[in-house]
Amino acid sequence: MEQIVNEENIKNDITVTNAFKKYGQNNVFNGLNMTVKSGSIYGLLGPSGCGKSTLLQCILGSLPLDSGYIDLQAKSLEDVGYMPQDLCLEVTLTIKETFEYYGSLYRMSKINIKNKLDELNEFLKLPDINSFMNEISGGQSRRVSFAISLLHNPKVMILDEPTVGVDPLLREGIWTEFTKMVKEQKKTIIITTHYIEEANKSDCVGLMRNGLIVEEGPPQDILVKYGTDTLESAFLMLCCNQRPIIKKVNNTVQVEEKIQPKTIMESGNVHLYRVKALLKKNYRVCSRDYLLLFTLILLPILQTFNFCFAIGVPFKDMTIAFKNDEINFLDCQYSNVNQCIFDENSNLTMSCVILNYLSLHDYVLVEVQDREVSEASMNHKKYIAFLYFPKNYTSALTKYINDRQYYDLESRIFAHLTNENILFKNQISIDVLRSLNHLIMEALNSCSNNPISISVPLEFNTLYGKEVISFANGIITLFIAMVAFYFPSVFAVSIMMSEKMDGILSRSMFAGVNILELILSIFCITTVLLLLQTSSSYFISYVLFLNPIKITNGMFVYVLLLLLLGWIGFLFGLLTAVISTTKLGGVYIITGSSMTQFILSV
Ligand SMILES: Nc1ncnc2c1ncn2[C@@H]1O[C@H](COP(=O)(O)OP(=O)(O)OP(=O)(O)O)[C@@H](O)[C@H]1O
Repeated sequence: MEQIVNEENIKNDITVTNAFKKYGQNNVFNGLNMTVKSGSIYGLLGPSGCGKSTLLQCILGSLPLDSGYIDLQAKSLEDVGYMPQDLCLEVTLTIKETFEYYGSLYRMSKINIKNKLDELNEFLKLPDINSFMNEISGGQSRRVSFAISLLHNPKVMILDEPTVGVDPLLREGIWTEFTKMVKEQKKTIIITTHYIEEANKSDCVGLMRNGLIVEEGPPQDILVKYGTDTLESAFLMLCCNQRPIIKKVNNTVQVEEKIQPKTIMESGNVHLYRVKALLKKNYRVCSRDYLLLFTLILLPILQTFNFCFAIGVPFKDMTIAFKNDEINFLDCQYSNVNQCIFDENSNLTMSCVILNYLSLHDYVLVEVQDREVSEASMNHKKYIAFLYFPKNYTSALTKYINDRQYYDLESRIFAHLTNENILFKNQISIDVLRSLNHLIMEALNSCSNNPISISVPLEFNTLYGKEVISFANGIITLFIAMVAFYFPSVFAVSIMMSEKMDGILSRSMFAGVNILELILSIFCITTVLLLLQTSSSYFISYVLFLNPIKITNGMFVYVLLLLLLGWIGFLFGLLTAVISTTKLGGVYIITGSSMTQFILSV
C-alpha cells in the first residue's frame, strides 16, 4: 500500500503518449511512449537515424507530432535548457559575446552572466573566452554549446549528444556534475548519447528502435533482466529478440486522431530587451563579415561611380557628322539671326541655326564631304549621327511657312542616327527636335508674326523639371532607386538565410526569440544601411557628378519614398529567404529579378 502511494507521488516532467510522426513516407515514431521522471537523468539510446533528435525537438514543441500527446512540465522556455546536435551558434562571435547574447535573451544581468561564465568555464574547461567560435576546435565548440544550454540554470535540460568530442576525463566530470545537479537541485535531464556505457550513470535508460521505445528502465534492472554485464550486450540481445515485433509494428502503422501538444514556445509578443540583444548580436556579426560589408557599403559607392562615369552624366563631346550643301559652315558666322526670314535681303541660313544650336549643346560637329563615307563611319562608332542639309533648305522652308501649299520633300534635312546606343539615340533625337523648334523661333523672332503661333506646338520637359534635360539625368534617379531596393533585399536575404540555414534562428527561438523580434532587429540595421547607401549614391551623383536634380515635393518626401522603396526591398528579401533553400540561391533570385525590374523601368 505504501509503495503504491509513493509511486503516485512521483511526478513526471516529460510524458510522451502514443506518438506518431512521419517524414514523407518514413515513419519515425510508431506509437512511441516515454516517461521521464522529475529529478532524474534519462539516457535516450538508439542507433543513428532512429529519431532521437526528432523526439527531442517534438518534446520542445519545435516540431509537431502527427498524432499523440507530449506533456512537458515547464511553464516557460526559461525552465528548459536545450543543446542541439549541431552547433547552431554564430561563429563570428567570441565565446564571451555568445554568452552575453544568450544571457540577455534570458534577461540575466551582466554580472550574473559573468559569474555563470566563470563557473561553467571551470566546469567545462572552456578555451579563452575571447576566442572566436570559428577559431576553436569542434570539441571545444560543443562544450561552449553545452555551456550555453546550462547558462540560465534551467529546471529541465534536453541535451542532444553533449559528450561527443569530449575527452573521457571531462566526460566523467560532466556525468558527475549531472548527478550532482539532479541530487542537489532536483533537475531533470534527458540526454542522447552514442556512448552506451556512459548511460549506465542515468537513472533510467530508454532504447529507441523503429519508432518505439522498446525497453525502458533503470540500467541495473535491464542488466539483470537480460543477464548481461553491459548495456551494450543487453541492447544487442534485445534487438535480436525484437525483430519479429518490429515487423508487425511496421505493417500496422496507424495514425490516430491528432491531439494538440502543449507548447512552451513563446507567443508573438515583441520584447524590447530581446530586440536589443538581437540588434547587438547582428551588428557584431555584420561588422565582421567583410564580404557583406563590401557588398552593402563599398559596392553601392563603386557602382554609382561606375554608373556616373559611364552614362549617369549629361553626355558631352558626342560627335555629329554633317554635310551642308546650303552654306559652307565657316560662313555661318555671317548669318544674321536678327533679321526676319521673310525680308528680301535676309541672309539668315536655317542650317546654320540648327548647327549652332547643336554646337552650343556640347556636340562636336565634323563637316564631311561624302555622305556614304560618313554613314559608314557611323557603323564604326566614329560618329553618333549624320545630318544632311540640302542646297535649298532655307528657301524651301520659307516657302512652306509662307503658304504651306507645297513642300519639296527633297528639301528636308536628312538625319541618320546611331542605333548602337539607345541612350545616345534618344538624346540626339530630342536635341535635333529641340533645334528645329529653336530654328522656327529664331527665324520668326524678328518678324511681325507671333513666333509662338507658328512654332511646333510641343515643349520638351520631363517629369523631373526643366533642369533635368538629358535622359541620363533622369536615369540616375532610377539608379538610386535601384540601390535603395536591391541592397536591402540582398542584406535581408543574406542575414535571414544564415539564421535559417545554420540553425541560429531555431536556437534563439528556444531562448524565447520570436520571428517578429528578429525581423524588427534586421529592419533597424537595414534602415541604417539604406540611409548610408542612398545618401552616398545621392552625394556622388548630384554633388560630385553634378547631375541636376529637381525635388518637386521636398526633400522629406524624396527620402520617405526612398525609404519605402528600401523597405519593400527588405520585405522582398524576407520573402525570398522563405522560398529559397540556400543563401546563394536567394541572392540569385534577388539579382535576377532586380535586373529585370531595372531594365523594364528604363
Ligand atoms: N527534416 C527532415 N526531413 C526528412 N527526414 C528527416 C528530417 N530530419 C530527420 N529526418 C529523418 O528522420 C530520421 C530520424 O532522424 P534523427 O535526426 O531524429 O535521428 P537521430 O536518431 O537523432 O540520429 P543520430 O543519432 O545520427 O543523430 C532519419 O531517418 C532522418 O533521415
